[in-house]
Amino acid sequence: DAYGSSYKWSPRDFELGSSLGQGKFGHVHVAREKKTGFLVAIKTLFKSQIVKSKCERQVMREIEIQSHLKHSNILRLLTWFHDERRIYLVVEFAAGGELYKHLTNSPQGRFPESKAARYIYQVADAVEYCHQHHVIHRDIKPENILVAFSGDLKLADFGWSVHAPSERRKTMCGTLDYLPPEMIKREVYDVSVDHWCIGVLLYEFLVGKPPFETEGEDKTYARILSLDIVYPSHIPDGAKDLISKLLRHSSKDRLSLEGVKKHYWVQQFQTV
Ligand SMILES: Nc1ncnc(NCCc2cnc(NC(=O)Nc3cccc(C(F)(F)F)c3)s2)c1Br
Repeated sequence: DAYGSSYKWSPRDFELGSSLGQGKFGHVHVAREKKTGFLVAIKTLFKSQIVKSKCERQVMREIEIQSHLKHSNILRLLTWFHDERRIYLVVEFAAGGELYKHLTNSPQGRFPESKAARYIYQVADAVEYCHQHHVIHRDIKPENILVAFSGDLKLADFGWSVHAPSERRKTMCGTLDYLPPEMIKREVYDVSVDHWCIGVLLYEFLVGKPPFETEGEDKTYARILSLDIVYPSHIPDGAKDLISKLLRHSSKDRLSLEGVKKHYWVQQFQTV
């Protein structure tokens, strides 16, 4: 059929809609595929910007990685194409937008237990799937998670993912709050960096801010390296137990993703 893998997609196949966000490397628009009316999101990356930041290999790795990941909680890369100045990533449109906006707009700026438990189950399931495909996401945080029309989460932005194990240097752009100790100390690391991030993410879901947040980079580093966590009194014991099993210095002591999904605090909120 016309949409077989040999079809050459181009910007002319799409009607561009409103902007969904602005990034350092380009912007994202919702777009409608002309023949089917299908809504997608198109991330435009400027080649000049990519080349300047020496990220060409990263883009190619993202396309290679994300085009093979097929999971209901991972934002699908549907196709990609380029012209002389830009690379276009065509991804599924997540009509609920960015998860961190849902978090900041929630009453008290945090999710109720039931929502946090359902969300962390979906993130653990998506990340377990990545690990089974030897992919470390490395950048799990609310900013990189989208919400589908259905309310299900979609893990996105594999711009920083790598094949496991790896010690590729990661420029410290963006928040440090999610960095695990082994990445701060620039040691070789493995898939369990994602386990750490899931612990930070669950804390942020329930508290409204990440556990080690402080002004100043080195203070944040110090709190991460000393595992200086304060649990507000409203955090349920089950959630504290789960977070404490993920935020472990030694990566081999962190709870498995299977263990996260089966944890009693998570299980009690899983509806059918
Ligand atoms: N409602 C929505 N529905 C669907 N999508 C939305 N936003 C796009 C989410 C993304 C999916 N994939 C992405 N990938 C990259 O950004 N890659 C990226 C970025 C910088 C540098 C690099 C690299 F050059 F370093 F590789 C690679 S962003 C929204 Br809002």
